[in-house]
Amino acid sequence: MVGTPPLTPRALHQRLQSEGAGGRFCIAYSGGLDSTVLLHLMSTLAAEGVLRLRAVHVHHGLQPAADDWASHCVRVAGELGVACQVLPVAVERTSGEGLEAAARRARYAALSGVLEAGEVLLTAHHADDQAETVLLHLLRGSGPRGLAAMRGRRALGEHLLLRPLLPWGRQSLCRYASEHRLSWVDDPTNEHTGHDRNWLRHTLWPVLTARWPDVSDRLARAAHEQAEADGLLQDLAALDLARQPAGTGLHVPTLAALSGARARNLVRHWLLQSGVRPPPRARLEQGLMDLLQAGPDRQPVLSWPEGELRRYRDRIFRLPPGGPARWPVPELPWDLREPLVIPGIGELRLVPAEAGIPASLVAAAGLSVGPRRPGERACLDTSPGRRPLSRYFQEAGVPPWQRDRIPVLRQGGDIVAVANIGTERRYRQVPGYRLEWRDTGAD
Ligand SMILES: Nc1ncnc2c1ncn2[C@@H]1O[C@H](COP(=O)(O)OP(=O)(O)OP(=O)(O)O)[C@@H](O)[C@H]1O
Repeated sequence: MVGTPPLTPRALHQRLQSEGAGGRFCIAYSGGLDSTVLLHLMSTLAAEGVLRLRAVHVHHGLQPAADDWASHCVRVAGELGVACQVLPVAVERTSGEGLEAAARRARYAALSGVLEAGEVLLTAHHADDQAETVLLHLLRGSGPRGLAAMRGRRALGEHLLLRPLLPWGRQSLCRYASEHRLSWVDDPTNEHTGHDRNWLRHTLWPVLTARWPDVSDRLARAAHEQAEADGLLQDLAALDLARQPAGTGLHVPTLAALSGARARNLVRHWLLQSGVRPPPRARLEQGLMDLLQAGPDRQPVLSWPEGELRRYRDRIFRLPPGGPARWPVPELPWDLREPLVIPGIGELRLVPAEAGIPASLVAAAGLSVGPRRPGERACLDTSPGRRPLSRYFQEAGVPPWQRDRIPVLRQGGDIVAVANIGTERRYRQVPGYRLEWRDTGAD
């Protein structure tokens, strides 16, 4: 790129320092040219004592040569004085997302799983990878977030991922590799022009560079502009989110008062915040309109492979794909002494209340929690008779999909209390305790 210094260990070190990275790094080392160059540069810095370094090679087991690549990586890293861990992963071939995407997902999950606290992961993406990504996203019809392409830094779970070679192009890396007589492995699938990225690299790229030799720079500038625009859109979404009235989910009237584009921007931001990839544009446009315009008697759902949005009354909730998980077993023993965590469902604890469960029940025998049972009735408020639990849920505004998840406390089969709703009259005492329930399957 214009103004980029020659590729040297010093220039790389400056770049890492400008990112504020600490002194411990782990290289995602495929054995290909790009990560071999990165490994060599970094090993020079490690040998000078400037930083600490190790490498990890992910063994996808997808190609006949995979074992040889792993041995090659361990040997080359060892010659450079760097320990290299080989991580075997099982790639899900039937996930429907395509083999390449499944391999990538497995790779990043494995890499983030082995990082130690404070260690920064480095990948060897460079300026030409970036330019290809911009073009691929453009041809996919992406908006500013996609066209911003790869960021120099991003979060990887609890850790940090840096791409320190982004300012340098493929030519610089090739020059470095030949000057230092590096050896690397070539993945034969990189030649398959059936893959969009390879077709772009081998067929379109020579045509583009013949006409515009600085095409990588131009596309990097475009990506930078898009990243800035995307940042502004996120600022706007954060402002709109802060204006939402308190409560779970999104408040429909406040959302509906925004323009369509601004409401979609807010929903996208809200989903990304919880790590969910938003639906494709057309799906979101139509689906959000349905959610906002539904009559009070309807409960529309917008579903896509990564999640679901459901409306109930004046709120929109986000749920995992296929809806929330079901209770793991019909009843769980619980003696009330410690908070109870039910994985994928929620967390239950006992908190002091004006009136409620008597202290004498804490640690009593025969207590258990489970979901409601068909036709169950109880007296959970001041009204005289026993009423169906569904009536209490309706009155409390509990969305239908949460009703089979709210824990019911029983002793020997009799209802003692229903979390977040109330305590059965026969058990109620002043003062007492109530059951506080936080559903972790939707918000
Ligand atoms: N098998 C592997 N083991 C460790 N690191 C790898 C492996 N494959 C790729 N990487 C890392 O990921 C970088 C990008 O590799 P590549 O371009 O093949 O992946 P991609 O899937 O196109 O990119 P991305 O992973 O960002 O989506 C490499 O430079 C290397 O740092």
